[in-house]
Amino acid sequence: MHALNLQSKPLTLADRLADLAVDALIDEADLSPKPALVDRRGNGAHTDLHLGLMHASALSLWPAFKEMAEAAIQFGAVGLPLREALGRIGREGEQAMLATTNGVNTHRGAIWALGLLVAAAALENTTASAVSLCAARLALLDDRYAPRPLSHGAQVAQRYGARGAREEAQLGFPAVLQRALPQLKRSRALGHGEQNARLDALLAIMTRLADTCVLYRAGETGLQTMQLGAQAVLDAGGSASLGGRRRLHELDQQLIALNASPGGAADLLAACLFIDRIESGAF
Ligand SMILES: CC(C)(COP(=O)(O)OP(=O)(O)OC[C@H]1O[C@@H](n2cnc3c(N)ncnc32)[C@H](O[C@H]2O[C@H](COP(=O)(O)OP(=O)(O)OP(=O)(O)O)[C@@H](O)[C@H]2O)[C@@H]1O)[C@@H](O)C(=O)NCCC(=O)NCCS
Ligand SMILES: Nc1ncnc2[nH]cnc12
Repeated sequence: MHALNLQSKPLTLADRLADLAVDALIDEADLSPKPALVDRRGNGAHTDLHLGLMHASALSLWPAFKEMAEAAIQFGAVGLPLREALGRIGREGEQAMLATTNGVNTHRGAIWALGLLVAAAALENTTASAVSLCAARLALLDDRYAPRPLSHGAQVAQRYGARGAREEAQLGFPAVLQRALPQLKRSRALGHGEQNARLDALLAIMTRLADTCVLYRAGETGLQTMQLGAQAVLDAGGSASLGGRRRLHELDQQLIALNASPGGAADLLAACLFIDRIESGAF
């Protein structure tokens, strides 16, 4: 069942893509146990976030995702007019999110990643590679109206050289295409169950991602702990195995102790779930 649409009139493509994006965010938030992230068990490394807020934030973004899909359909091709329309809608979506969460940043990175992917999918792309390539072409265009704040990501880029969310999109979401989706499919094929397969996909992202949220909060020690710890869970058999679960619990404790929240990895898991559903035709 979809998050918002209860009306009986036929859904447009933009409605369905917005539903899928919001569903992906809610599925990501609900997935448990995620290391140091907000989930059904608690708030992970966060003091200002909780599951209800993540759900409310996801729902507040539905109109922005729908408008992004409509803009893509209207412009009909990748180009600066569409890129700048997406930037404007994304910034307005961010304001709606902040109004809902009382100023807490819940889904900034997700608006970026899913916004680009929704627009790419609306341009009649149905395979994972076509959607991600199209999203990358959009991300490579420079939005002349984008403000250049000294964001956490920008500060981390200065300090460590990590280019974070922008580069991930410009490269066509390698964390999703090369790691999360293949792991999701592998774990499903092994019969590990959907929740474990999604956890394994998140861990696969965490093994390599330069998550600027982790770098900002916990520096290179935090990032190394995240990457090595995620690899150790997968090496021990993944989330469906007893050894993997033990290592997952250890990783959760270690990241919380370091105040390291892999918020960027969480956004990319939502991106993975979105692309997976587009590819399966289940919308
Ligand atoms: C291009 C933008 C994404 C801006 O990027 P930039 O790096 O400059 O900005 P940040 O504000 O730091 O946001 C980037 C968010 O992206 C997520 N992320 C981090 N690393 C990666 C990565 N390697 N790959 C992909 N995604 C990544 C992450 O989002 C999650 O963490 C958020 C919490 O982060 P933060 O605010 O730092 O929170 P805390 O540490 O908790 O802060 P305190 O409250 O404790 O102080 C959470 O929201 C998750 O979503 C990064 O935060 C883009 O935003 C942009 O340009 N937007 C303009 C509008 C636009 O063009 N839109 C296009 C529409 S399609
Ligand atoms: N589940 C989650 N916990 C904390 N930050 C996040 N950003 C996106 N999803 C998140």
